Amino acid sequence: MALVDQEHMDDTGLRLSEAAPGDFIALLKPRVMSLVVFTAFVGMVMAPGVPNPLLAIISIAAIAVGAGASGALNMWYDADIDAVMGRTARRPVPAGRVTPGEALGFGLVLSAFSVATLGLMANWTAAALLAFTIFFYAVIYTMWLKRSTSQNIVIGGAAGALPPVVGWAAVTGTVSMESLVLFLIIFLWTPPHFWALALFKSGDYERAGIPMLPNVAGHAATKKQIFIYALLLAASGILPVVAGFASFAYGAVAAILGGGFVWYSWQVLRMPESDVSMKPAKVLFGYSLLYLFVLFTALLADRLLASLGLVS
Ligand code: HEM
Ligand SMILES: CC(C)=CCC/C(C)=C/CC/C(C)=C/COP(=O)(O)OP(=O)(O)O
Repeated sequence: MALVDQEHMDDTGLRLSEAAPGDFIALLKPRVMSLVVFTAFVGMVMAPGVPNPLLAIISIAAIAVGAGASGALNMWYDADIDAVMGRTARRPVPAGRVTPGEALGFGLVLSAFSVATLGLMANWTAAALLAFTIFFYAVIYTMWLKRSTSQNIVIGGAAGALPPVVGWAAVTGTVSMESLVLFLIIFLWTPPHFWALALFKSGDYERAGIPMLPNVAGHAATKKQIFIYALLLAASGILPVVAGFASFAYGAVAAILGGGFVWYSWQVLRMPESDVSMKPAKVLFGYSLLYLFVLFTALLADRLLASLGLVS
């Protein structure tokens, strides 16, 4: 209905919408991508060497634009399923405020712009990694895995884990063991982050016919998987200390945060099938966001304190 009301034809007969600027901002998935960009920023700061501040700002802006562009491509392709899920039905494309062509064009132009900017201003290794990340999320995850396998999040999570690797490469031009440790942490974090949400939104995914783990393997199996990933994640949080690029003070913060993750995942595991409120799953989803933000902030603080000689 909205599609018919708000669209008109231009002189060439092309369909145009009357989208507000806010609709194009929404296509960038700004809330999700803010944490993604923060992890890329931490990757940059952790890298050896002091980048030129202007280059650092341009690089992080290019990564932010690339992340947003991948979100726009995801929303262009997913408009059909977003339309039938309560959580996503009011997004600009399914609600008819932005046409599919506009979303696709916006995503493609911003993708090309972000990759070219990073390549020209930082280096082409970082640009290639950014292009790969956009491709992995928009094509491999969105167009293929999401609709075809319940392991979609596990494999597709690689895209969300790459930003710190891109950030590190923007400074050094290389991929290192340290940046791969940051990759591993986010890679192991993604399944419990997403499955906690998928548990209390499984009705949405059922309606859309998307094979998310709770819909395919059931809630009990998903809760077990969440708990296993929580254990692996808690252990991986300590790896920066083991690998020698973070202090014991960071290690203590990571251990407490990891303990919290395991505790809240345990509450999800113990949640009875009859608990329709799904409160423990909602709490775990919220905690997952806090966990990643605080863990990466701890890495940042650790690097700052180390540069002042306050931790080693
Ligand atoms: C393939 C990997 C991932 C999947 C499938 C996934 C899925 C989701 C979904 C479905 C939501 C709810 C979105 C909404 O309705 O707004 C969400 C929220 C969120 N995700 Fe993820 N996520 C993934 C990776 C990541 C990564 C890597 C980060 C950051 C490093 C992240 C950060 C967030 C944040 C900050 C929110 C809360 C957004 C809000 O409050 O609106 N996600 N995620
Ligand atoms: C630098 C760069 C390109 C970063 C991209 C990082 C990335 C892959 C983030 C994943 C974010 C996300 C919301 C995934 C959910 O997709 P979904 O389609 O399952 O969720 P939806 O139903 O909310 O659309």
